[in-house]
Amino acid sequence: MASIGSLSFSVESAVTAEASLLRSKSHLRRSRLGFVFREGGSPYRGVGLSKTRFRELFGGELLLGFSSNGLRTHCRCGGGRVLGGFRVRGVGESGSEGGGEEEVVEERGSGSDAEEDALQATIEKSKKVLAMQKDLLQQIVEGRKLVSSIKNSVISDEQEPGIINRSDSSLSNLNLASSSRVIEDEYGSRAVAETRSTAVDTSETPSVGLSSDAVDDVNSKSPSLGTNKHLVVNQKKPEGRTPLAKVEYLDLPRESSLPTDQSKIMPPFLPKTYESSKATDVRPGNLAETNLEFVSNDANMEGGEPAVAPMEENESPPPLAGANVMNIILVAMECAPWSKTGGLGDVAGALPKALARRGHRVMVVVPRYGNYSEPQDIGVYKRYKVDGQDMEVNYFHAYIDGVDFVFMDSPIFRHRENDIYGGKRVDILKRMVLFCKAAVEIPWFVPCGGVCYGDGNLVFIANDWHTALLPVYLKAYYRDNGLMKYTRSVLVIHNIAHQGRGPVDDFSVVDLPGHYLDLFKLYDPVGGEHFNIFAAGLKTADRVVTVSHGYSWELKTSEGGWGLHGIINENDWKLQGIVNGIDTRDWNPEVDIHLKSDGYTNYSLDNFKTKKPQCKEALQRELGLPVHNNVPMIGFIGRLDNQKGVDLIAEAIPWMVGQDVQLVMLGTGREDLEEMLRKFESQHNDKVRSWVGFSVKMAHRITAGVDILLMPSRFEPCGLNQLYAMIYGTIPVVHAVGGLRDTVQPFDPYNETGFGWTFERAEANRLIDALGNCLNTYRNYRNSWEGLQRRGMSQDLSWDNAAHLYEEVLVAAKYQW
Ligand SMILES: Nc1ncnc2c1ncn2[C@@H]1O[C@H](COP(=O)(O)OP(=O)(O)O[C@H]2O[C@H](CO)[C@@H](O)[C@H](O)[C@H]2O)[C@@H](O)[C@H]1O
Repeated sequence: MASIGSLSFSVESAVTAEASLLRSKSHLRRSRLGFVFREGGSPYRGVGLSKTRFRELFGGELLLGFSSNGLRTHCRCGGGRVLGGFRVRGVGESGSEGGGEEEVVEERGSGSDAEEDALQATIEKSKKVLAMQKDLLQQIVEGRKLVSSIKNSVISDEQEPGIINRSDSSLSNLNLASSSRVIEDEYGSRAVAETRSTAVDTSETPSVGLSSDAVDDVNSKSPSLGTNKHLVVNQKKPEGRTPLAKVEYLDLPRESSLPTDQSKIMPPFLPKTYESSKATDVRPGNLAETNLEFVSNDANMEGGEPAVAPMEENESPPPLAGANVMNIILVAMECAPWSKTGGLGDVAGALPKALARRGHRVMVVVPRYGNYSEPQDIGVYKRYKVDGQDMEVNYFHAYIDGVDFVFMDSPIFRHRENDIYGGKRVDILKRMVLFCKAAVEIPWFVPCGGVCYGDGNLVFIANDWHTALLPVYLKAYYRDNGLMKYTRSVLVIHNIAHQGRGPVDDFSVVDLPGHYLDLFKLYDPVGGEHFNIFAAGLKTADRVVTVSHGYSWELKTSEGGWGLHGIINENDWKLQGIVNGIDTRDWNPEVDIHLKSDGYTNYSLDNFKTKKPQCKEALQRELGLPVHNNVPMIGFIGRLDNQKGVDLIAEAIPWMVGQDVQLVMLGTGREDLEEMLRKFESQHNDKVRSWVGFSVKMAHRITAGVDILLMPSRFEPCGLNQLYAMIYGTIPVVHAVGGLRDTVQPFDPYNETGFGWTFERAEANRLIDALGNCLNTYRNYRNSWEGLQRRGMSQDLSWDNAAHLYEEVLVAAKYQW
């Protein structure tokens, strides 16, 4: 059973009723709702009720109404599913609740007398509470009538407008206050922005949520294995912030109850359930499964309707994801704008936002390499053993654009922002082990907006070999032990060339039961028998995505699979290619912040003919190149390694410098290639500029300023720079491989279609041919050139399409057994 959300609300000052929405895990076969009530701090745990039972107990419509002094707090299940002034989406669809109508769906320890008593007591108390609510509702309705009659009489007296104000202030017993008062306290401006008004009697502020003892300044330390005592994580009070939720983990299993070989590797806790006594996160898309959301009650207030009246008319449209809303945790070793070495950082920064826009509750977990300004310490501390060494992590959180960004802090991550994947092999491995071990537990330990994600309806998205251990840990530590049975993992391949290879002895570092070794062992002619983390992740993940269709095909070939093609072919059924999108706020010439100074300018489809040349001029000036608008400017941006085909550019340079062109290259990576770039600049100083280093600003400016972008990659899983180029009216010339083939449709001069030039083989003369044709069009066919630009700029390359496709994969994983 998973508690997938909870909501605390006050009925009157003495009684706190907490309704926790529980849902059967058997989503496919049945889906029912249950409630847990808590009074005065003694919870009646785990009572699950079917619709029928609910109806019997609470009235015909499964209507559970609470109201105190005008605070609209009521539950209604089925149909519109309104819960306590919150709308509940995606739960208890009348269709999905079908199946049998057993009275008790899931009841922890069901059948015991004590629990039966507790159930009865709960029911009795609930009835009392309901009666009180009814009374209060009646009072409110009468109060409203009185108020509106006063108001009417005042408004009719137009000579005394001031009375209207007096009359308004006379509403003090029923005035408008924020139904998210508590949230406002906890989240400051963020929550205030999301607050909507509802009728609350401010003379008696409801006591919602945590008591102050929940903010004890106590570090949450890992309970030792074997305890079955309650673990209470009282979060450290972060400075200057109102503390977040108190989270309880109940009934930890004893070590001895686990299979011997697995108990050794069990994580330091195994939560059976959790409660958050302050379920106050009301952000849209939050709590994917319960999806609680504040609803404006104004209309009902004005209309003098009873507080428990249905609120359908006020509901905002359902999430794009519809009934598929999920809790999603994306884990990656880099995430723009905080950390980025390449395209993975861009994806981790943008895909989650697109998923959140579809209504999912989305978290990104990434190491905290530096002292970032937005994320706040949430005071959760945990310890993990990595290769026999105790390592502590704690978490920072920022809620941005609908996404919970969670930063894992630990000494081994600190100050690595310029060397994320650097260091000795075993040290790198330890970082990945710590990150994945801790990340898989985050849904239990890290409350975002006061509520942990839990394991209900949860899917992890791991990225590349660095996080490929996460699906393995999820299986070994949890699913093999009957825990997190319904949590799924999807592994995304951004680049198969990096696999986390090492000697078989490395297995001892990853802390898994012996029989897991086979998952990691791989033999290939290059590495011989070795330890391969990507291999284990690919086998273990429920689904595998790669970042283009072309690459998903290439991965299955011996040339493209880099030794993993066998495993990929075996797991073909779970592999899907989804072309990356781009962050259209970050990469958009209309608003690009890097084009706002130094002579650069923003531009759009409407004015690019005059404004883009202005960017070109600014770039030429900034780089100290001769300012000639008619000289075609060619750019290259990328990691300097074998993948990106820099050597092909090197071979083509003698031809290029014989043309009337300018070439600017931005990159960092292999030292020999960096040196080569420097050499080109010094040899052809009037035509070539080499910017060796990592500069996001220059990447944007080059993309806007140049006419042509070269991408001669030997392989390219997706490639983002060609997408950015097209949106900036810059024409790509690319090797037709992987995602480049998928995204750059070759120019057809007869039909005036296509976006750029492609060449079929990674050879310098092919590159020269394609570039020659491109330059010819630039010089002699200006209308065709403009058409290419317009078509490129007009594309919808946003993440929204890709997010939709990811969602299909996540749903497929969810329903996979
Ligand atoms: N020196 C520099 N200064 C500033 N910015 C620089 C830079 N060098 C590169 N960048 C930026 O890093 C990103 C590179 O993205 P890519 O998709 O081209 O390549 P990468 O190979 O890293 O990603 C892998 O993952 C991505 C995401 O899935 C796939 O698209 C890709 O094919 C795969 O190889 C772009 O945003 C680019 O502007």
